[in-house]
Amino acid sequence: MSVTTHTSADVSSPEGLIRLGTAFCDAKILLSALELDVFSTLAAKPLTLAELSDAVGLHPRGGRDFVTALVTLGVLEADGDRYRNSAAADRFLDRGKPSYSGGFLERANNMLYPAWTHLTDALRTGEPQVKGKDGDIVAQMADSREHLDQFLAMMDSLNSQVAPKLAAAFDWAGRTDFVDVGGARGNLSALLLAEHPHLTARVFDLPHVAPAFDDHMKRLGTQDRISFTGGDFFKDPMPSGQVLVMGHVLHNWSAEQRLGLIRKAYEAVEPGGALLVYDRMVDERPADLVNLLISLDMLLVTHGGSEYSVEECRGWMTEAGFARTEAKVLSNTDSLVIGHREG
Ligand SMILES: C[S@@+](CC[C@H](N)C(=O)[O-])C[C@H]1O[C@@H](n2cnc3c(N)ncnc32)[C@H](O)[C@@H]1O
Repeated sequence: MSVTTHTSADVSSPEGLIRLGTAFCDAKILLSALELDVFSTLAAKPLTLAELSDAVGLHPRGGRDFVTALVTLGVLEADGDRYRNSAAADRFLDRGKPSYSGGFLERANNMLYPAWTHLTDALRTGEPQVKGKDGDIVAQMADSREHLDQFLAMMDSLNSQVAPKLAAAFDWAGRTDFVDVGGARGNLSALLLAEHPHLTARVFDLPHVAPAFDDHMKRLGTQDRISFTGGDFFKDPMPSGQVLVMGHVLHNWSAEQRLGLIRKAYEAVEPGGALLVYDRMVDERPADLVNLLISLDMLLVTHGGSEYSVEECRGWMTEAGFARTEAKVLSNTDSLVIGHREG
């Protein structure tokens, strides 16, 4: 596999190499700003350094450097002696807005950042580096409503970007329904229905996700059009439908488990129907590095999960019985593989 270099760092000089090797400082400045609620605070109104420090609790020792670094990184802007969010930070990093996309970054701060400090150990051993329950995403989600909501918000920040592409990449016109396997609180399903109002949807996920699904559907006003079936896709049959969607699910599991899930999905897809799998597949697009990093996230935080290639996914579908497969690029990060079942 050839991999495109995809970094803005100049790696041809000692300075460039040092810059690349300390890029974690940039990341941590952004993650701390989110943790300190800098963006939600400045969304209300621009503030001076003293006002902002007061509002979010910055010690004078680091405050000026921190805020100036946020300006240099392009997420804050200075206007006289006041600071305000950049347009993108205001739209995507203010918790008060429906367009908030910081869920994944919150998780990066709480779980991934500490796990990445043990990358060398993971590379030597192949073992995840978050211990006990912390390394078990499903157990963590079942742990408390707060954890569940945090995970669901993180997933929604990613699936919201996929949904419009998925709505356009498949011929939904000739279908009446779909099942979203591992569909969480139904966010992607609701966005697909907004684009294709003739469809009905059913979300299949673990039973403890049901209350969060109900609340989210009420919030979106889609409670009459999307139903929820609780179950375990390793133990229970999947609900059948014309189309099954499985997104950001397979990368959590080993290759053997993925094939098992695709076989199960094949049984649930009605004849003439299709299975749609989207994930951050690793292939030769320029954004490959992003997906390779996510694949290493999987090494660090799951038991056996990793990103996989489009060709591997097509192979599993063929092995499971799908008569024809096709692949599409959804975005810089996500690919779609479609398995068509014979009519
Ligand atoms: C990474 S999330 C993906 C959510 C959503 N499809 C998306 O694209 O954002 C994986 C989902 O699979 C669900 N899941 C995990 N194990 C499951 C199981 N054994 N049976 C059913 N659902 C499961 C989780 O609860 C979670 O909602």
